[in-house]
Order: sequence, then C-alpha cells, then structure tokens
Amino acid sequence: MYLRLGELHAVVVSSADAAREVVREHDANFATRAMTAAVRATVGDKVGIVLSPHGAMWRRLRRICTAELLSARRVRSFRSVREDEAARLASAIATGERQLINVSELVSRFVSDTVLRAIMGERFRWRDEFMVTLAKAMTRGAEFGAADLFPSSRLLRAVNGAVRESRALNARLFELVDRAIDQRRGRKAGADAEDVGADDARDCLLDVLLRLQEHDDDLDCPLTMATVKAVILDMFGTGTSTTSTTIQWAMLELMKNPKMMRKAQLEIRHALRCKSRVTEDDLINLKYLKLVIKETLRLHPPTSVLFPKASQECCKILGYDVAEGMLMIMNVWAINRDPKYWVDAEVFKPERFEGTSVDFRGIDFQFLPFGGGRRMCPGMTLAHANIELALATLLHHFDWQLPHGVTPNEVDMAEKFGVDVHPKRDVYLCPVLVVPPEMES
Ligand code: HEM
Repeated sequence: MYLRLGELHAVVVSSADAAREVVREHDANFATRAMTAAVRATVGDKVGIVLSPHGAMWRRLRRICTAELLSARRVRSFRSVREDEAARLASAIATGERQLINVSELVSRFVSDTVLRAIMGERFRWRDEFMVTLAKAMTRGAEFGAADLFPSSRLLRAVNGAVRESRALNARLFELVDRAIDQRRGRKAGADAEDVGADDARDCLLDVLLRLQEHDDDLDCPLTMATVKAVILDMFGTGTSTTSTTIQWAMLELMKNPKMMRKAQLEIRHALRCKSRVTEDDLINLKYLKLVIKETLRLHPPTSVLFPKASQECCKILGYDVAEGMLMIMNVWAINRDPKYWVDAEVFKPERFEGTSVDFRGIDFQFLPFGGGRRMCPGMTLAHANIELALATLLHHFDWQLPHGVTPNEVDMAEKFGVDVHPKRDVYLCPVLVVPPEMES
C-alpha cells in the first residue's frame, strides 16, 4: 500500500509475500530507521543500537548485543533473578487473594525489576521515575508531528514543542542512567569478599559494557560512555513494555477462552505437582504454554507496526516502484493475520502451531512479531524466558476469575496504540489461590 503523509511518501508492507521480498531481496536497503524531527534534534552523540544507521558502528553494537548482552548463555546466567522475581510476583498476588487486583501493574513491575536487575545487578532506587520518564520519552520521540510531515518547513521545525520536551526527557534519562552507573560502581567497590551476594558476583549488562568501554581500542567505531548509556537505555526501552504487554494479552486471551486456560493450567500443575516455587527446569516440557505464547504474539504483536525505515536507493517491491528516501513501514499486525497463510486468522487458537515448525525467528514471513532481517529483535530469548516464567507462575499458583458480572465473551480486548499496542485498560482479575507459593518478604 502506498501512503502519502504530508510531504512524506511511504510504502506499507502488510502481507507475508511482501515481507518475504523486503527481507530476502532488500534487507540492506531498509536497514536504517528513520528518526522523527524531535529525536534527530535530541540525540546528538547519544546513539545506541536502535537509532544507529546501518553501518560499521551498528554492526559493532549488534555484535555486542548478540554475543555479549543477550546471548543464550548470558540470558541463562540471569535465571535465578527471574525465578526470584517470579516468586515475589506470586507472593504479592497471594496477599491480594480473592480481591480484584491490577494484573497489568504487577506484571509490569515483575518485568521491569527482572530487566533492571539483569542490566544493573540489583533493584534500582529510581525505578518508578525511570520507567515513567522512559515511557514518556519513547512516546514523544516516536510521534510523527507536523514538523515530520512537512520537513521542508523551517517554521514548523522552529516551533516544534516536541523537541523541547524530548530534550528535557532525554536529559533526565541520561541523569538517571548516570545514577545507575554510580550505584553499580559503588556496590562493586563496597562489596568485600564475604559480602558478595549472587547479584554482585555475576556480571550484569552494565559491568560487561563498562569493561568493554574501558578496554576499548577500536579507533574506527569507539565505544564512548555516551554510546554505553544509550545502549543501556535501548535495553530498557525495547525490553520492558513489549514483554509485559505480551503477558497481559496472553492472560486476557486465556480469560476469554476458559477451556484453553484449563488446558494450560493442567499441563503446568501436572508438571509441577504442588511445588511452591516455579523454576525454569519445570518449563522445559510445557508444550501447550509455548503454543499459547506463540499464538499471543501472532494476534497481539506488541510492536504491531515497525518503526519506519528509509529506503537508501530506489527498488521494487512486488513490482511496485519504491523511490530513494521513501519510508517503508512494516505492518506486522496485518502480516500475522494474512488470510493467505492463516485459517480463521482472527481466532485465538494455540493448537494451530501444533506439529508445525512455524516460529518467530524471522524466517517464517507470515509470523514476524520480532521483525525479520538484520534489524530484527536480538532480545527474543530474554523476552521468551520472562514471558514463559511469568505465565507459568500465574497459572500454576492461581485460578483466575473475571470481575463480578463479566462473562468470557465480554472480556475487554480494546487496544491502545502507542510505541507498542497494549490493552487499552489495565487488566483487573481476581486470583484464587490453588498452590500456595513461598511467601517472600
Ligand atoms: C515480546 C517481547 C519483544 C518483542 C515482541 C520485540 C520485538 C521487536 C521488534 C519487532 C523489533 C524491530 C525489528 C525491526 O525493526 O525489524 C525489535 C528490535 C529490538 N529489540 Fe526487541 N522485542 C521484544 C523484547 C526485547 C527484549 C527483551 C530486548 C532486550 C532487552 C529487546 C531488544 C531489542 C533491540 C536492541 C532491538 C533493535 C535491534 C537493532 O536495531 O538492530 N527486545 N524488537
């Protein structure tokens, strides 16, 4: 589909066939994200992996992400952090048993604490301010305003209020990252040999980045402190709300489909017996839960419309001309529901993945929740580990009831479109304790 937005020209890729052609034939051509005027005017030298244009610096950061920060080995090293936070989640819910609780809030806290501890080795004192500022900065930075639609207008650029706000939010975020670095350095310096807990002994992502930065001898693509801080912000920005949104959608779909809820719970409870704490070893054989996660990511990909990428040279997609400079917008929401590839595409049916090899690793072009090609998500393994453990914990320990008077057919599935597509209203459910968790202080 061709779109004209003010002075901008864009092509929207919304079928699996078009996505295949873009990723297979033109990946390098569409490997640089476009920046909004507000972001362009704000970032300066503080560019991490997400905003790096395709080139040597991006390649270096991508290698650091895949080999050092988000590798399967590193994700495994944070397993006890995830299990600890999942136990806290269960314990917090058990205290509110048989009352309506805000599942969205608890799940978001689980994800942000898990990701924060992986990044900086411990809980962050300014977590709440940090998460709120980050969400505002991302929303502001991603908005295409009048100055973006009419880039030739100097007047619109001059009066662009988003720039002022973006600069202030970004400055505050970098101050908070400075505090996170100070907190980590202080902790490392202060921890004597006997006092070293598991979190101090294990390298967190900040330790890895600071070490790479201190010993950096790459003159062509130097790893500056500004880059390190921007990468840290990228990890938070990309890794938190996408993950917690997926957990919330999965819960909503299961509440809407009680038979599927029951099937998932039986599988988990059978595997775990009456264990008071869910560990990742328990998840290995949970086949149905994995199907539920896939189907949730198909129907509710958090990044439903990928951030636009700018065409570096003219090309053709499915025979249509795409000029140099034109934006390419990938509509993952539509691709994941492409009726050519999915029977009953609008229906939540985890069983559809049973016995198929269709996966979200970027090679099945009808299913691209993590994108495809060289800019696809490097955080899949971490995301999946967090989603699976959180869902298993919620379904193992509790049965769930809808608010009084609401039937499964009336579950509120309204979407709110922002940087990601999340439930419009927070998810409120009533937990009924079935398998008591260890109570955390
Ligand atoms: C359910 C959870 C997640 C979903 C659905 C998701 C999805 C995506 C998508 C669609 C992209 C853009 C792909 C493109 O433009 O072609 C992306 C990029 C990215 N994601 Fe994720 N993501 C998730 C979790 C995470 C996590 C946990 C991390 C790490 C902490 C992460 C790190 C990144 C990074 C660094 C990029 C930019 C890669 C680059 O530009 O080279 N994501 N993600």
